[in-house]
Amino acid sequence: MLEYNTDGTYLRNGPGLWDLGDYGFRHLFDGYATLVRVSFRDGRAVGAHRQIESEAYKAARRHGKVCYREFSEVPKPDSFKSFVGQLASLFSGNSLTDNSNTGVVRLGDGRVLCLTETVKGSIVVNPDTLDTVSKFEYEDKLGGLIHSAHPIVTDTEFWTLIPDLIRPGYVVARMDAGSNERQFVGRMDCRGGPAPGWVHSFPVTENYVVVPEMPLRYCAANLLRAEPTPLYKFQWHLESGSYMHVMCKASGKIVASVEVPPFVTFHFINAYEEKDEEGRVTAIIADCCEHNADTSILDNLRLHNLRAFTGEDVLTDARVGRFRIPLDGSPFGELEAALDPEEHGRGMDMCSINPAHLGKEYRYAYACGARRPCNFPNTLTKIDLVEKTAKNWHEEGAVPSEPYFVARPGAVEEDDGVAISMVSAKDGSGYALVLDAKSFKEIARAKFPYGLPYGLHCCWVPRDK
Ligand SMILES: CC1=C(/C=C/C(C)=C\C=C\C(C)=C\C=C\C=C(C)\C=C\C=O)C(C)(C)CCC1
Ligand SMILES: [Fe+2]
Repeated sequence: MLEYNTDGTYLRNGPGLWDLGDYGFRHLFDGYATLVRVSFRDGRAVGAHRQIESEAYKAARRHGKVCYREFSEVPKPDSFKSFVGQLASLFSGNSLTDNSNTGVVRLGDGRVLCLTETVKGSIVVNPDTLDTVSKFEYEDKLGGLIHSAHPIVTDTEFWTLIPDLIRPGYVVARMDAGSNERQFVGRMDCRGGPAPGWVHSFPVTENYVVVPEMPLRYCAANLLRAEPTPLYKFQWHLESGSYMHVMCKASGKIVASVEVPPFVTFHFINAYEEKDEEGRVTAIIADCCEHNADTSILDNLRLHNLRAFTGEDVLTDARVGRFRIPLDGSPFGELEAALDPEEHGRGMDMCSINPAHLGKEYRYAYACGARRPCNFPNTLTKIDLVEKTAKNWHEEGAVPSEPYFVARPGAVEEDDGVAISMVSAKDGSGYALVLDAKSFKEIARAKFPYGLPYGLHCCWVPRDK
């Protein structure tokens, strides 16, 4: 039973269907979006799940084959004519998927949006019924085929990055809560490479947007290819350099652009403004789940590798990568591990924080870590960035998904609340797990009647909203 009186709905989105008939997909990120809901009310939990009815999913169901270009799976042209048609449709973006299988966010006006990395893959869902409601139509002229799958969402606004694949750079845009119109804030030109670096996510502070430019860069040619390359839609351009840019939210002006050591990250954890004794902002600190600049994490996440654990420790190392971006005009920034990666078993991804600390100095982060040997993150971990220690939860043979922090109503302390995760147990069953965010000990679990697929990202819809 939940003594936390934190009534509300936990939603988790993720790729959940990886086969069409006897055709099996290749990569974790290809799966058709499965939205899972666990509603907590008066100490009880009720679960539900549904597929998101994207055009890509409906077409796949109708034709029994992949009809849109997913992360690694692409339609197989059955004739030269259909190949030419696909080529033409790619330039318009029509053949890219709208399979919104990655994020789920609750906008400031209460609408719930499922997202992927294509702009067209923004889909409004009903958090109670899990119905697919409609496409989220952006009512502006900013365009863009691709955007960050993790917009920054608060009660009042929404920030996103739109990579420009034609003139390598990024557009920073914002939207008011209740609006569908993205507003241009500023543009950041890339400093290296033939294309923008992959921006699956990015961090903000109270006054700044941080735009990461990693050497894992989009590759338009790979977007066109019929067969995936080892780095899918991307190419590794170590020689092009790695950069962190900082834009002022209010003016859209670039206030810093520094070169940093090479990095590979999907998920930024948080960022904040470092201040001196007089309260002047001297630097931006930005934390991310950093994979030691090793792109083989993408290979780790191929379904064959995930389903064939041999007992060998194959999960590549990851850390809390902490950038320090000086605002004094220095040309270089720093990147170091924020704590000893052994504290969390050198596994680090799928993170959350207390949203009240978004963009502000913070102490705790919740993520998936590792107890080795393993081929995928198999623990939940609470990181203390002040003590530089971690508390870990583990169950033999279990695979937990992102631990999502929910504050206790009226909480003052940063870690006063719970962390909710969905766990696939060793015997194939599944359950929702509720950990006390302070002690990181189990409070409750709600067993599902059957196992559910792994999923990616979550959001919380309070009951009274
Ligand atoms: C990347 C592009 C596309 C698709 C992106 C999709 C569908 C999802 C990306 C999800 C990511 C980056 C998830 C990361 C998870 C990390 C884990 C589980 C780490 C574990 C190990 O530590 C499109 C939509 C095909 C468009 C082109 C670009
Ligand atoms: Fe993500």
